[in-house]
Amino acid sequence: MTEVLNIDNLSKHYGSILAVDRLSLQVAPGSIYGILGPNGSGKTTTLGMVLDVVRPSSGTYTWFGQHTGKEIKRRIGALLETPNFYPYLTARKNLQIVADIKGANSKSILQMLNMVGLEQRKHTTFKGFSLGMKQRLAVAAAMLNNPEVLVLDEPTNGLDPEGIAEVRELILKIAAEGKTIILASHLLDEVEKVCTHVAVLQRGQLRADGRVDNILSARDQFVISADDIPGLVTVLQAIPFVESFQPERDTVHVTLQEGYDGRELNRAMFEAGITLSQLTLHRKSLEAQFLEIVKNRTP
Ligand SMILES: Nc1ncnc2c1ncn2[C@@H]1O[C@H](COP(=O)(O)OP(=O)(O)OP(=O)(O)O)[C@@H](O)[C@H]1O
Repeated sequence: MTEVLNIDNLSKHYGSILAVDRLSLQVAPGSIYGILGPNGSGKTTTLGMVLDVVRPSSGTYTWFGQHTGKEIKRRIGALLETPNFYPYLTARKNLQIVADIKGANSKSILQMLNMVGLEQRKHTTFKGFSLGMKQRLAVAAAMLNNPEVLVLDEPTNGLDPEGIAEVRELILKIAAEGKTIILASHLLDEVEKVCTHVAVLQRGQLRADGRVDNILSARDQFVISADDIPGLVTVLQAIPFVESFQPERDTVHVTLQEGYDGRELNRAMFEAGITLSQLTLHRKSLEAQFLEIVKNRTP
């Protein structure tokens, strides 16, 4: 299956600043791919390069297995910044102008207004819209050509909680129609709620990538305890699927390798002659896991 986007060793220097550093990643069709990183980590620059508005210093990328060209661009809808619509024109008229520029079919205007939930507000002027509605109109504009992939940069920035929820719902709805979505975000929570896949960027470098559930949620900690803590620690050192552990006062925090769970830990302890007096699953906050990814891979 051809990837929607394949980025190969892409770098961008702005003078002495290395904004993106040998980035490689692949976006599979139908995924909602989050590019997650703190401010300044190179997300916007990466999107700018693959959308052909920022020139890469080195490296390459392909869309649908091909180098970019007019035909390829038609298959991509993008929203890099809040677009400027005409404040005194209605939603419908604003979309008509975009459709004319893009050469999109006028019929798709009403379809897109419907998709973003603004069909009842098509005669409202843009200035009368809430920020969330403005953002949804922008998504409608990006989708006018019925692209196969939609690229969004921080799509919920500046929105109130209701607007955030509406835009996230809209992203899921568009993905459910079979579109691929690529979105940059500095919000861990957003990526976890919306995305199927994630690439974590820090200072322009890829720190981790893969399915969101593998990258952000799999590494839970177990808190265990027994009467004989030194004995417990000795056994932990010998269990091959224990990735790491941290003795606290009366407990030990244990991280297991992927694919292992508490039952296996309990069984291994029992077989080694240790009876656990406590075994609890301690779900790490996503934030803690994100910080760990970023911390552990810092050169
Ligand atoms: N046009 C530019 N000229 C010089 N430096 C730039 C330019 N654009 C970005 N940078 C620098 O490149 C680095 C990456 O910026 P970029 O905007 O890509 O990151 P980001 O992750 O999208 O952050 P943010 O969410 O704050 O936009 C930063 O150090 C930034 O200051």
